[in-house]
Amino acid sequence: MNSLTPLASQGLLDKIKGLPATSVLRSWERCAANGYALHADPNPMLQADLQARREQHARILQLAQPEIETLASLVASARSVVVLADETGVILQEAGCTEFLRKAEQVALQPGVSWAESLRGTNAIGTALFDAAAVRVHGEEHFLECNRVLSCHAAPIFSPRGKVIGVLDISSEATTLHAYAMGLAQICARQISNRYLDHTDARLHRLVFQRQSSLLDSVERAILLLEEDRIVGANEAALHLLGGDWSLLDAPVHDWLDGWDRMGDNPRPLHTRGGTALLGTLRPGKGPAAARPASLAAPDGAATPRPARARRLPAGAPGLPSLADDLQPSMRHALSAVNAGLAILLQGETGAGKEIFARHLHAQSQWRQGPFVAVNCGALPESLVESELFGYEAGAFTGARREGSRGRLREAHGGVLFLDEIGDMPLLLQTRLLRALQEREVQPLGSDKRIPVDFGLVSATNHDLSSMVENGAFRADLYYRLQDFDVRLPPLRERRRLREFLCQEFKRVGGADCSMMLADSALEQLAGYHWPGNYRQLHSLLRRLVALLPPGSLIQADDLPAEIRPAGGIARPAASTESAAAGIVPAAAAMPSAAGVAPPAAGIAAASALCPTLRDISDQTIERVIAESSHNISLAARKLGVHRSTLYRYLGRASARHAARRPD
Ligand SMILES: Nc1ncnc2c1ncn2[C@@H]1O[C@H](COP(=O)(O)OP(=O)(O)OP(=O)(O)O)[C@@H](O)[C@H]1O
Repeated sequence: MNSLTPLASQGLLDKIKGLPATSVLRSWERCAANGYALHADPNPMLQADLQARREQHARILQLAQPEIETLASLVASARSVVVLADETGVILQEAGCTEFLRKAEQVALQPGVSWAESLRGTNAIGTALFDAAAVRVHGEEHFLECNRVLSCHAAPIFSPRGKVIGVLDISSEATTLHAYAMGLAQICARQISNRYLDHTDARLHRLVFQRQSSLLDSVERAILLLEEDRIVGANEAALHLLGGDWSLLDAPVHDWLDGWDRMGDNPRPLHTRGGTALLGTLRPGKGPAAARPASLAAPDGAATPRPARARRLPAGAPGLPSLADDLQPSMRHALSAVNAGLAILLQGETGAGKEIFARHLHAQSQWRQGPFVAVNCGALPESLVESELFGYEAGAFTGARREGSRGRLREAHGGVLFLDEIGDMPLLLQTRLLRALQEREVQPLGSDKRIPVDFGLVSATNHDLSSMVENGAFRADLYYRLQDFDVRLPPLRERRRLREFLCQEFKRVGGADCSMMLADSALEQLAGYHWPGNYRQLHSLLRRLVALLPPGSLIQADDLPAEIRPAGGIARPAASTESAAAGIVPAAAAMPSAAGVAPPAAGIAAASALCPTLRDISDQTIERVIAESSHNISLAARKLGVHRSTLYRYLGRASARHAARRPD
């Protein structure tokens, strides 16, 4: 161990003292005042110890992987490296320019070495950890002389409760100052912190807000995690916009924001207590959120939770996809109708969201405390429809359950009965159903008792019931009984702001988790397709894309299945304003949005110029892993975390692309 006294750098301290107070200056003063025993030449920890440490920090390593991989390729060409350190300053991972990695080792900038300020003096990793803030430490600003060959830019990564859980750093030689590096490190650290929030307990509600709607999808989006109406997690952007600090955790959200309880899936206005106008969305948590979720039970040993308050989330149906804005007026009218005892008939193509609409209706209606009982009238064998709907007495027929059955109409008592595919109900049964609905009584099979029932009635069909009535395939009296109030669910292709919705759904089904994006060309095709299977077909396709393409892909039109693409190739349009607003970027700008961050002006432009497409990065990563696996495809697929057949398919497509690019 080589210990240096701070006095060795007294001259520089004097020089720096003339400058305005900065985190570097304050760090120098700490180094001078505290008599740290500094290590100029520390030994890295043993491989086994480093491995154990990496295992302990598996979470942050996993959260940071997309950024480390993207940055490694990006900064390598600028002879730089990207470094991930844990909350104590120990370097867990380093990647980038191979030549500079070797040089960095000479000053112990390598995995298994701690760069805590108390061990290595003023340096970007240690000082960012100390201040919990981003910092650049360039050349001579390093306290230890040996480290002055470095130019380092570090930004802290936060847990949802404000604890610094690590640092992301971009380092290079001090002979060049990379103006873009500070902004890039900050953006990526924020992206990782946001990913931590996104992956925290799905039962919590997520309130996302910003000054403009175009920023709601950007890395600068402010996020609050809510348990009931209490703030249990946040990011730095939220603290900044609210003008608060981490002490806002565990406070009721209405102490900070007005109008938060009117939020839904589409951006709506809200205000800070200081009157700043914002736009926000609210994604309700999935499942019961009454109990404080274990994952946020003061994980950092932070504040003791206060008991949950009685105020509940705004009306809606947590866990259900939200309805298009255009459907809100129909929903309001249907609600009044069902609450007034009228029967609702939903008509629309298959997969257009009739059941989802019915569930929303139930969740907001006067019947919401009761059950939602769905009966698929088309799927029941004719011989069973009657017993299924009306129930039966014990021993009513051979094969009947000994204890009898209440039947679906009685089960729906106090709630909503949803008769799906009503157009497929056999004619004979239509008569019995009509009687039960008119009299609001059911008579179970084998019984002479009539039992009163009361429920909200919603039916759905993708047939044209009125022409069925004309053809005699559906009883006119039942038709009029079912359609006191008629709602037509428009097909997906008619949805307004379809491109924006497609991006949002792609993220929701897993695209965001895998850092995948839809390129403008793909979006163009998806928005122009006629979607006969509507939402159901869309989700199946989006899930397939996420499952089959490698993480990090920028999905192009030619990645889409043949049925989506028109014959004769694709014209590739320029990025439109709408797609930009929806978070879609053309390949050349496939880096996180820099909006709102304050890196040096040249930073992002420089980053974009250096930035390869995500597809190039995927190709390079896959090729590297295959080479490292000695061309054993099964092994490479295991390392990449995809199925072997996926990798073969990917290789097939990649070689077709290469062949197409090759000049004749
Ligand atoms: N507004 C929406 N946003 C996102 N997803 C939706 C929306 N509406 C429906 N979906 C999804 O589409 C799928 C089909 O929806 P749903 O079952 O409500 O359609 P349907 O019209 O009842 O279909 P069918 O007539 O075939 O029974 C479901 O997986 C549902 O989650």
